[in-house]
Amino acid sequence: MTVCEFRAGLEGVPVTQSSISFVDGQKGILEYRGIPIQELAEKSTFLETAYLLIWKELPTKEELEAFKNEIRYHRRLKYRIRDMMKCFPESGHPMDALQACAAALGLFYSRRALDDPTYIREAVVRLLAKIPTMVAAFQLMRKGNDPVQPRDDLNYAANFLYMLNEKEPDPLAAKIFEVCLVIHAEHTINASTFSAMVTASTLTDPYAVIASAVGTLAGPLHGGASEEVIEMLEEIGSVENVRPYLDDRLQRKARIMGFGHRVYKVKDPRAIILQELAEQLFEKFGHDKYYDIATELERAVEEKLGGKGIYPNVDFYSGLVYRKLGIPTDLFTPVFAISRVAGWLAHWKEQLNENRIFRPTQIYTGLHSVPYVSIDDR
Ligand SMILES: CC(=O)SCCNC(=O)CCNC(=O)[C@H](O)C(C)(C)COP(=O)(O)OP(=O)(O)OC[C@H]1O[C@@H](n2cnc3c(N)ncnc32)[C@H](O)[C@@H]1OP(=O)(O)O
Ligand SMILES: O=C([O-])CC(=O)C(=O)O
Repeated sequence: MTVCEFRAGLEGVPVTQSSISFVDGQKGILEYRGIPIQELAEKSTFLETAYLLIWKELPTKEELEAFKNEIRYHRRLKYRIRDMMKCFPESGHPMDALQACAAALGLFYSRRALDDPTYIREAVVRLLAKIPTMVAAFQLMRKGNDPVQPRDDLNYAANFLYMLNEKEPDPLAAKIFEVCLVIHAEHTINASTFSAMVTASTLTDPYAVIASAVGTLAGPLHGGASEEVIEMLEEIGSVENVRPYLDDRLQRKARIMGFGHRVYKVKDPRAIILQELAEQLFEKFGHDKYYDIATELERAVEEKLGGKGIYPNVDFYSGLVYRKLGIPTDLFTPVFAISRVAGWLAHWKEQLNENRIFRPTQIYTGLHSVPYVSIDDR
């Protein structure tokens, strides 16, 4: 066995072979199953993209219809899950609520029949169908309202906005949200996907796999950055304050949220799409002054850090889009999770095909043969 050098954060270390997605971080290319992200953003829908990621090929009309029907049928939550959510503190973060609810699904459906394609399909359908309902239900319940039941006549994206905002969304808003779901669905071996794969490799149930990935996505260095970006733009407050703010942060060696990426050394192709979506929304629903702060910040960061390959990542413009869609700041990461479930499930399924438990090694830096000192002598 070859002994490899230690690489902090596993930078550049391949941990699997995968055909799900591809990123070229120098050229700013992202493909799902070989299809460029721009093409999927323009032509596909979230459920079609999820099908592509999980079952390797674009579905036929009949396959897509059957898949959509199954999802529609499973959107409702069990009343016991709703009752459990009622006990959550309203001040708790919705990602924690989502993680708990995703794990709780395992109480109802766990059989671990991982070699049974029917079990796999049912788990995929349940998770894709129920996670948006959980996010919307928690949002309404923490406001003291009853959750809104899903509507069968609305598609996946429109139905989520309807359940969240308690009114049918404008068609442009629904279309833009659909594109957001498509472009957030998958991104090679990011931290939450790796977490899903490690959990999957123990052959536990898919609800534990997704719960583990949700917990990982929540962190501010990963999906949680989108929430911090909006807080940062609010803190900056004006275009004039962008450069003094940036200089101060850089002097303190603090991170600029929504910038930088382990793989991309150019602007993230999804940030380019999200910026266009934000502009479309502003044209129809009115401008957001924080967008001007964001574009000025992008210019200033590029001047100071572009040479190090630090550009906007996917989390930089997403919050500005979500705000216009009526999504509160602390739901940005749960909304990311709604979409990323597709990628996590694709990796779960791929992992099961050639499974070997993840069990890396370490370089021990501690002591040896240390005598035990009794408590009275310490
Ligand atoms: C969906 C997603 O997960 S997208 C990423 C969302 N996360 C964020 O936006 C948080 C801000 N960004 C970051 O913290 C990082 O860029 C990460 C976590 C995304 C990637 O981290 P890594 O690949 O480990 O990069 P690393 O931390 O080694 O940084 C490399 C260099 O770039 C600098 N750098 C990286 N990101 C930033 C940033 N956002 N602001 C300022 N400097 C940065 C580092 O200080 C470091 O500089 P140095 O070499 O002079 O010490
Ligand atoms: O790939 C990464 O490390 C983070 C990211 O952009 C994503 O998960 O979408």
